[in-house]
Amino acid sequence: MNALLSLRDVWVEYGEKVVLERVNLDVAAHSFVSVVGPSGAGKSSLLRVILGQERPSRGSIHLDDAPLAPECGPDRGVVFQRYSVFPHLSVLRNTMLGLECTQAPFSARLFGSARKAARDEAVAMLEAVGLGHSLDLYPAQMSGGMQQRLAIAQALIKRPRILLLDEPFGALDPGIRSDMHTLITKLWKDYQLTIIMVTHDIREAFSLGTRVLAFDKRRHDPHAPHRFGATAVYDLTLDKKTQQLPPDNGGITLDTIRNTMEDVA
Ligand SMILES: Nc1ncnc2c1ncn2[C@@H]1O[C@H](COP(=O)(O)OP(=O)(O)OP(=O)(O)O)[C@@H](O)[C@H]1O
Repeated sequence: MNALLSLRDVWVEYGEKVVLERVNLDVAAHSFVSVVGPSGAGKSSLLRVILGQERPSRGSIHLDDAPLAPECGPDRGVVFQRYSVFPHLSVLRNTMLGLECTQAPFSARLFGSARKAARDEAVAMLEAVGLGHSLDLYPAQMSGGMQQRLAIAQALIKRPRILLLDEPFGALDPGIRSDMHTLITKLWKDYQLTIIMVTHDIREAFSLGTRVLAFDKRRHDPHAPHRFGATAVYDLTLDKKTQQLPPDNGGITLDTIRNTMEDVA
């Protein structure tokens, strides 16, 4: 595989607590990787080290064959479940800010033709996420679904090489969630995105992803639960044409993951 992102023998440890161990992963460009696993399995920790918010305790991460820059840059975009947008800025200003920070890192202000170009680009991106008529609204005036559309626009305006989604639709009602699934699938295709999405919803993982990774511990020490970390225990590439969706499920346990992976494989 010609990997866009490669993790080699990555470990994440907090003091004596091992959260992730021996994670080896190659992510191809334009893939949509869903990451599932029980609560506490280290899914968000995985996203944090890819994002550059934290450094792995061991191992290496390469993006486009170059070691990952230690700080989070415009090559990686992220959308969290909540609170990604700036409440004191309008929809348009929230979106333009990404371009202003990249093009004018000290002042975060653009002037003249550069400002007009940034405004036009932000308007086009907001139209792409369905917020073309909401440019002057503030986040408090918007629904949760609209705020997540804005968070996606904010992340995509910087044209990231890789887009990380941490439970992005987890707080939304089912109808809105389904609209967001349609939107993210369209954006993924239109912008040729590479996406890694953490989700607790196994159906969402399978319906959106081209590949599903399940994280869990391979080994347990009942006397010292912190001693071993999680890694990718299942790694399934999906054939979108023949794909069967798993039934709706409640919370994710290793059994639901195992059964689903075995049924769908
Ligand atoms: N800064 C930290 N210091 C110590 N322990 C941490 C720190 N950050 C995370 N952890 C621990 O690492 C483990 C994995 O956390 P993480 O949030 O990555 O799991 P998760 O799979 O995303 O969980 P969830 O599905 O509940 O969101 C948890 O036990 C958590 O308490």
